[in-house]
Amino acid sequence: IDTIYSDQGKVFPSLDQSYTLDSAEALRNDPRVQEACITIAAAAFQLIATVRQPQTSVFNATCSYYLSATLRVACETNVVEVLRDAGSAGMHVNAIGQRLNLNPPLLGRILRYLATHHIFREVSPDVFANNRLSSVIDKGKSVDDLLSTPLTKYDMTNGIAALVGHCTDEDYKGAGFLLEHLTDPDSGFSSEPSKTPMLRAFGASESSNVWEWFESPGNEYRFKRFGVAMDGVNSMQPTDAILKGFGWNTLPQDGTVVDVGAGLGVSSVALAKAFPSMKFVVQDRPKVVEEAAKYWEGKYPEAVRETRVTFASQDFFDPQPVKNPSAFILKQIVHDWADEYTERILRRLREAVDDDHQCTLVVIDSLIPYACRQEDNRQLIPGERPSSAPLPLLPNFGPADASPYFTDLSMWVHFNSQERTLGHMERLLKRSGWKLTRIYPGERSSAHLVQFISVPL
Ligand SMILES: C[S@@+](CC[C@H](N)C(=O)[O-])C[C@H]1O[C@@H](n2cnc3c(N)ncnc32)[C@H](O)[C@@H]1O
Repeated sequence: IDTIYSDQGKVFPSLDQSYTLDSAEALRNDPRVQEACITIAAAAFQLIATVRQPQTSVFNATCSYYLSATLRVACETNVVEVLRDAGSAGMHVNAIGQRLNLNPPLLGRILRYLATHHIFREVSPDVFANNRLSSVIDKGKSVDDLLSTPLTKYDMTNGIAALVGHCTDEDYKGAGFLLEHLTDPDSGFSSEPSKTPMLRAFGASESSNVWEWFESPGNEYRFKRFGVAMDGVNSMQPTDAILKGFGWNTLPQDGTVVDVGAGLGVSSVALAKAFPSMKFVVQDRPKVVEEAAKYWEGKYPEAVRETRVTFASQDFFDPQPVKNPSAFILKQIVHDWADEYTERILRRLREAVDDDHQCTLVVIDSLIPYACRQEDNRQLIPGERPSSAPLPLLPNFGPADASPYFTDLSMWVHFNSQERTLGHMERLLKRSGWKLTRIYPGERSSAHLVQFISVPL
């Protein structure tokens, strides 16, 4: 890392300074720097687990809920933005409390706990400043704006703070009910999206799924925040990530691609621009499709005018009306559904393809690696990358690379669904009439979204 940084005349960003997207930060995306950083972090985690008294490690893990709880306070009360105005000298907790109308001794304990975990800095006794980690949840608005519009404070923000707000609230509370969910035979063996730890936590057993609960009266603030948080998640992936993997140029250039459960159809916009003769069908629920049409009107009006893109309200559990397209895209859909439901979605697509027609199914989702090494003589799926973590590290880099596992548990908490291992995905596709032919693992920086390519069995 030092060599790469000094070759470019840059200094690696300091933990004490606020996060800024400058050229030193951008250099962290160099694959060599990324690989070194993740290896160092994995080694540090493994060393801690090795050298620390086991009781201490387990008790630290046990109490890690206090990190979520204190981060929630810091994010929701706008402490980060008050400290942004204070600069690197920081601010006494009495002054922070006065600005936010909060009890200073209580707030001080929260900030000290976070500073002990390298989120904020205690500059001198009871004086706190932002650092590289805390500044990531800066909403980018003035404190006056945030205090005067509490219900819409996340609107027009980059989504990271909204994501922290959502995860440390709905997701966190749902996570507290994993055991009850698992050991209750009514939910522990169920595939139903109505039986989720989160709905249990909020006493919302009458809701048929989490979406319905979000839209119910009283949840307006959470619903809005969730929308911004999802934008934040999407913005972590480059919009043209879809182009980096499957060879779309191998499809007939005048063929049709159906984006199933497309949302706004962000991936299809990138494809439509790159392949100007292909046609696209954007399918989703009625209200979403209306939004998608407006989105395309802004992003790529020519495609709408030339009817290269059409919008269809289509339930993916119903028979698929577009027969024999060149490709189907299912991006971040199957992780929302338990196996039984996912099979139904996949079968509907298979039923729309004749046996002798060449159609490619591109499923895009996270991939769950095992936490152990697998046999070296195993037949790999083409494109599958064996772990690059050097021994004696865990092959999946342990907590240094845990985001697929967070998403997996979060899918359980929200939807009673999951992210999947490669073998699981392959079996699921096979049971639904598809053969997994290869995968394209995402780059580390694209939060591990993987393209799973299949053809009719
Ligand atoms: C996580 S989003 C993914 C959106 C898009 N594929 C993307 O990656 O940006 C899941 C999408 O599934 C849609 N959806 C949920 N249930 C559906 C159903 N029964 N039929 C069609 N779409 C559905 C939602 O409206 C939402 O747009």
